[in-house]
Amino acid sequence: MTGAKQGGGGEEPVTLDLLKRKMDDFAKERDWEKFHSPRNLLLALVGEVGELSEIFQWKGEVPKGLPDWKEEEKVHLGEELSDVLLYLVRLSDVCGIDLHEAALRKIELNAQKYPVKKESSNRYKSSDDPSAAA
Ligand SMILES: Nc1ccn([C@H]2C[C@H](O)[C@@H](COP(=O)(O)OP(=O)(O)OP(=O)(O)O)O2)c(=O)n1
Repeated sequence: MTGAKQGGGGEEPVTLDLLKRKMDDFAKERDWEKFHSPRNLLLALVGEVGELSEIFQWKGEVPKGLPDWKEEEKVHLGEELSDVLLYLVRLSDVCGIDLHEAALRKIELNAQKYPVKKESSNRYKSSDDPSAAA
């Protein structure tokens, strides 16, 4: 999310803050701020998650890197992933949540909740849970 990649042909690195500002500009330029309420954005986000899910629907499990997918399918996947990300960034913004700070804090909390050391009290053990394998 941060670092080397550049956004939209400009010089600025792609960051959550850049996406936030671009979404804000997008809404302002169209006078769409009135539509970008928390509830509307949440519903739009869920809708885009549905569109993302449709891409994988009925395919069964697919290998990482999607080696057998056509280029156009990967482009479509990138578009739907982006819609989810953009609505998430916008929703966080209109809710006054600093997503950068919140996400880093959550990663820290996750690490505390699931220490690297083996835990016999892991509540989420299942055959799909890598922490159950150890
Ligand atoms: N009121 C709106 C409408 C759209 N968008 C932006 C955010 C998303 O990135 C994208 C969503 O556009 P569409 O609703 O047209 O959805 P798709 O691009 O998925 O098109 P379709 O549903 O036709 O596949 O546009 C937005 O910010 N606010």
